[in-house]
Amino acid sequence: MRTSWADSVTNAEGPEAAGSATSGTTTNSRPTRSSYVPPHLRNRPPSSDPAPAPPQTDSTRAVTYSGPPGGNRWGGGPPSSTGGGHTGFGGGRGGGGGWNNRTGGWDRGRDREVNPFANDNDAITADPAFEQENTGINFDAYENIQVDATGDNVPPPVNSFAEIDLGEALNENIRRCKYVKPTPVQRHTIPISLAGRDLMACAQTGSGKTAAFCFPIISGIMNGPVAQRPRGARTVYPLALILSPTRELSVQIHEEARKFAYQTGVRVVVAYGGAPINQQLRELERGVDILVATPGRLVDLLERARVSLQMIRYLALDEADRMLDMGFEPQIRKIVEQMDMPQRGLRQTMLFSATFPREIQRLASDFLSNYIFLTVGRVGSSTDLIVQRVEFVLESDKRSHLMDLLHAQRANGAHGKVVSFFVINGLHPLI
Ligand SMILES: Nc1ncnc2c1ncn2[C@@H]1O[C@H](COP(=O)(O)OP(=O)(O)OP(=O)(O)O)[C@@H](O)[C@H]1O
Repeated sequence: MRTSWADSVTNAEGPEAAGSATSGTTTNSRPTRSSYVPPHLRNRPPSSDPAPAPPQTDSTRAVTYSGPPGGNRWGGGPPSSTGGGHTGFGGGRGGGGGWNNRTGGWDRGRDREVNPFANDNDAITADPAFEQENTGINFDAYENIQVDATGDNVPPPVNSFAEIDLGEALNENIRRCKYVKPTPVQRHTIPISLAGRDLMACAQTGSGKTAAFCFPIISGIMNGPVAQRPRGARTVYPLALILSPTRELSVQIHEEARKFAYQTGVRVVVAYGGAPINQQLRELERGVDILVATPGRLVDLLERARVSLQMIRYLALDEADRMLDMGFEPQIRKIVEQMDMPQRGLRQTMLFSATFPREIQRLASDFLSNYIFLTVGRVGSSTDLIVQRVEFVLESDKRSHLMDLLHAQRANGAHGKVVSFFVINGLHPLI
């Protein structure tokens, strides 16, 4: 069983917008259509909703790609903390997959964003174990973890979220998530990604990878150029793709990413196999900026021409070694190399894996361009913060045994989130 403990950090140092970590060269160019609604104006509560087609001002200017070096390759510098200078994607105004149109995006009149933090608040008040702050990460133990970064011109790590200006909306969501300081993988990954660099990162599960790749993606989408998405019947054109091996992990990433993207106007959609496709198609038709997907289901969507990858700017592969173990290499190669995704170098790619066997090394050299190699902790190990124990119990005793373990843990003073996977005679998970 894997367990982890709530983080013990208590001194909140509220993250605030401060100095910029990137300095992308930007060129102003105004979007040509008046229906564009910048991400920071989408999704406002009804009382403060502006007119659907705000006039273009300098604060809603588009930023065109000027390429690395010197910041994110999509050219967007970080937004100012006041919200001024926000740019964003209003793409898809004609075809599916965009905002503010009949089939795609959030029609701000009828489709308001559900607050992804609503249940968190219930959980916090209902369960004293969650009173401290998020999360399953024990920062004290993480403080001294060895991190190595190799490659050309590696951007220096940051020690706090305040050192990176991710923009007011994202900072607010970091506060809502109760993240006080970045984990080691976040400290290194976020500046590397904001600088527009490709990344191969070896980091264990539970190290905070999700935020590490989501923050730069969301920030990049908010600050990058306006996406001129093609008009296409029912095809949607996401700007970022996050591939993950399983339905469970995809759902988990989607839930986290929705929190990080809350009220930024960046829309996150998930698609995974083993579930009916129709609901997922409907979600896609309402607009998608970031698509979280399992490889098999994504190939299906691509073959049906319901998703096009031609506008992809960010590609993240999470738990790449596990995807290969599960036999997904052909699908992954098809998605990345044989469909319409921009070539490496024209997109930004982040590859995460707990281990670094030869197959992953091959993927890295095929998918990444002039990348930075990051190792967090001992490659291939599980994190020292996770206790692994195998217990053999009778099928009929599963539930009571689990309850005993949980009570014993609580009696020992260990409060925190516990995820238990019970598997007996095949796949019969209890939780
Ligand atoms: N900086 C942070 N401060 C506090 N909590 C954090 C921070 N970053 C992540 N967390 C929390 O730590 C937990 C583990 O993070 P996360 O799921 O991102 O790890 P992961 O490495 O992606 O794991 P997995 O491989 O299972 O996806 C989550 O509950 C997440 O909300």
